[in-house]
Amino acid sequence: MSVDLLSTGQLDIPHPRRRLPVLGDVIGVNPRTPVQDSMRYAAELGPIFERKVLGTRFVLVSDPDIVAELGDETRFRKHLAPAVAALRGIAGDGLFTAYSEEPNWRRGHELLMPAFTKSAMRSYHETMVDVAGELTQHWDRRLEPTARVDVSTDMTKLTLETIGRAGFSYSFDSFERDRPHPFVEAMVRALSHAQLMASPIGRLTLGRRRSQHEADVAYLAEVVDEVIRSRRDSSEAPPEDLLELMLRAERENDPNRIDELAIRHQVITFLVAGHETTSGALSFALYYLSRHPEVLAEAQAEVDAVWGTERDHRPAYEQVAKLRYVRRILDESLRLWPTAPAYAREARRDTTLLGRHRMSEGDWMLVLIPALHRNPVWGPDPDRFDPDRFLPERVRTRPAHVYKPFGTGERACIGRQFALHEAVLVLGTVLHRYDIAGDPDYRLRVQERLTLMPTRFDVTLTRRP
Ligand code: HEM
Repeated sequence: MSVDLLSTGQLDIPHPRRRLPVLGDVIGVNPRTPVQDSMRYAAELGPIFERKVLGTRFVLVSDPDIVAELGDETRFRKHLAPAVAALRGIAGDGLFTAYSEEPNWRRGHELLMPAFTKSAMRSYHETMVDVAGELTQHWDRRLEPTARVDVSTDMTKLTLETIGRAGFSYSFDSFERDRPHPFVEAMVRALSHAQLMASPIGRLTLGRRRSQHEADVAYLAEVVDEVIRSRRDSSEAPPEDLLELMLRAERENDPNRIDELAIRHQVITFLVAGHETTSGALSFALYYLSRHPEVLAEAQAEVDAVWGTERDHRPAYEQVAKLRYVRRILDESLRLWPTAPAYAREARRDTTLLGRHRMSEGDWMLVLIPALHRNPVWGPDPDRFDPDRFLPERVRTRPAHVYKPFGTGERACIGRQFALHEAVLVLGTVLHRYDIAGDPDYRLRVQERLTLMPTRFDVTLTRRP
């Protein structure tokens, strides 16, 4: 059901000034940058506004009080925004794209949740260190004595390799390839396709890309089937990973077992959700580090203090969470560019928002996370990069629900601890080993493909003594 608050007069929501009859709010917007267009609207129109294109209506919110209410699980639940619903052709009722009432959501959640507790991260640590080591070997081979590297491409190699191995004991041989694995290319096209499908104007631009999309969907399924097949064919004792949790439940007739197709949907969900957003988060963090030498120096001093100055040091599990400043850099990067930039919430039944505005059952809104993260509650200069915003004493003074990079409630990100451990470990590894410098002329360009990613962003690396 679409949001109909405006037509019922329940909520007086501003909309862009230059609205055209029939077409709606199409002037000055681009179906390839819906988030950045919406961020501009939020700055102009305030913390709740409406966008309408060819009769399709979106309500976008970034007001902390509204976001807090939408987080009330008794009254609201996850809504599949059009761009997420468009991914159902790839990920079906996998965790990310399932409707909350679908039985496979609860089963998948119960089955896989134990693999994502904070303490479960210990079991992924060695794999994460191995893959970070492959990244540094890949970079070291290119030093003469400096090397210029394409950050997003290499971060994507790293995160795909990590989730492939940690989750499914499967290697994409990411660092042995000159080009990204075709899985990544097909996935990026499929995500961009879903984003265009969500926009009535975007749909008009799809044209011949539809057949490419069908080929991409088939290819992604093929890769996943190969991951599952290689496990089933293996004569070795199965490793304890996400795939084994699902296959064992099937073998042992566990009440939460899911069938073959649902396993495929979960594998593809984790391969995609488990690397694309973390790669973006790492890339934005490295962008800000390359722009802020004082932050870089402080972070390097922290890593040296915790890990020592032996540059080949292999960090222990406990030495990752001790990088408190590095973690603040990551938190602040995810504040400015939350790489999964929106989530949608719908009313479970008729309700009243902020005690004033009636919403009918099924009415939904999009939380525009980058705008929430720039709300005045963050201070007078919310665009400024300042990791110390995340000092514990400053976090305590802010209201709850102003920081939501991992979504909300029971449908919040299951991989949060995984992403945080991996990202802090990788940033620590990079900062420990290299000095990094960005091109001073580079202007941040953010590519939107459902997720956010800096593009054409290189850094120059030099080995630290
Ligand atoms: C910095 C990295 C990450 C960010 C910013 C992020 C963000 C998010 C957000 C905002 C949601 C909620 C979406 C919604 O409500 O519609 C979500 C859900 C999800 N994320 Fe993440 N994520 C990250 C990393 C990961 C990783 C590493 C994994 C897996 C290893 C993962 C797996 C998932 C899954 C499966 C869901 C759906 C959960 C459910 O509905 O039950 N994410 N993520």
